[in-house]
Amino acid sequence: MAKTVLVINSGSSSIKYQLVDLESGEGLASGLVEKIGEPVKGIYTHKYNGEKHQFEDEIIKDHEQGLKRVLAFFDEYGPNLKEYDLVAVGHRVVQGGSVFPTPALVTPENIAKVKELAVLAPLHNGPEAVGAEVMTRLLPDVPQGFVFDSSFFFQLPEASATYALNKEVADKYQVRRYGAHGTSHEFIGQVAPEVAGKDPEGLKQIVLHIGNGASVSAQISGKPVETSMGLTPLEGLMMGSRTGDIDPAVVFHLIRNAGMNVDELDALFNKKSGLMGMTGHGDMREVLGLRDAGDENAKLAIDVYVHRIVGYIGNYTAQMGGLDVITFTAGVGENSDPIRALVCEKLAPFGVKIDAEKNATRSSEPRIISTPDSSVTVCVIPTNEELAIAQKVAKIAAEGDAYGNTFAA
Ligand SMILES: Nc1ncnc2c1ncn2[C@@H]1O[C@H](COP(=O)(O)OP(=O)(O)O)[C@@H](O)[C@H]1O
Ligand SMILES: CC(=O)OP(=O)(O)O
Ligand SMILES: [Mg+2]
Repeated sequence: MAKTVLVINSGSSSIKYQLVDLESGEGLASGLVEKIGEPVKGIYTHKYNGEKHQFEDEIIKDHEQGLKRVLAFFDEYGPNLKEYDLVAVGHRVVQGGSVFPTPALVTPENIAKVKELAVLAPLHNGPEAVGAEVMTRLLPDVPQGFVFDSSFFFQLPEASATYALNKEVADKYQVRRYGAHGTSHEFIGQVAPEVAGKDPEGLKQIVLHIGNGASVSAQISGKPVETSMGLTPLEGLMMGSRTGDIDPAVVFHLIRNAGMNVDELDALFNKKSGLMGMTGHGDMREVLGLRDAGDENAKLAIDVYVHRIVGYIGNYTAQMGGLDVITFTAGVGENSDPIRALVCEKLAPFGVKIDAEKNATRSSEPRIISTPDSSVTVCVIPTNEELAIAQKVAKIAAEGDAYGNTFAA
């Protein structure tokens, strides 16, 4: 029987899931539950065996209702979980703070700690803890584990992890840069040397994880030396609906002059800004379409988006004292050749050259898109956070976690 892990990525109003075959690394089945907790019909999409089953037939009041139905889909449309050796359920958690430098088994204590850390990742940690609670109730005999986005960046150099904030306040309220998307940055950092045909030892890489959430990391020999997300996943690049970097005085200004409160500002910066806030569309495909149709707001939004990415590449190249490989990954990075071209064009004065044909070729294979004489090897590599999570969780399910927990059904 093939060994599998069910990986769950719970968002505030959505759940993504994938059943991962540990030996082949393939996703055997996957799906998405959308519009949880909203006063409209929820949307379920379950994909298996080349078939897509989609339903929009009930209001989904909470994650429990959504996940129960997902388990029923496995019975009804396959694959039958009883025919696979389900060795674990893995839960993605964005913020592990200083508490979780490595993956952890799901226990009542660890669920409580993940919930406490929600103050540092308000959009993510709450729903992720709930997802783990619900799945533990639904599948009590299967070990479950948390894998944290922040763990990879636990080893960031102090100069990169520290804000120039009053030390007493920073220490008391755990204000530092934790980073996010670490599972993806670590995964790509390990795969890229092979794709680029370079020795990982001493290799200076920049990984651009640009999806709906977007972040950059700089890595030397696969160890993180910089990343753009900070205390929360709001800092750094411009994103689908988040501002990224902004002068914190904008907060004071809007409190004093627009009468906004904290929750309104949180929603403004996290949900109503970025591509969405500048153009009315959070999806890069639509923004590119609008730009091509002559929309000035869309043009400016893309200019800002690219400007930020190029700025980070310059900054991180200087911090590392050089650069060997740039890798584009996640929704925009993997699929959008116009964005890749715009970024690389700005790097042309530094000898970065991409092959226009290779860049425009659509493929889900990891590949090099730069020319042989480019000063930096530019790659496109699909990220696979689910596989990385599955492998990490299978390990702690079998061996116990680094905090002394072992699984007892
Ligand atoms: N062909 C494409 N061109 C441009 N952008 C794309 C394309 N395909 C997907 N995207 C972008 O990728 C985003 C989703 O990226 P993804 O990494 O799946 O995000 P997340 O995991 O944060 O939900 C979409 O919002 C869309 O903007
Ligand atoms: C941390 C983060 O931004 O995650 P996502 O890209 O899934 O929103
Ligand atoms: Mg993502």
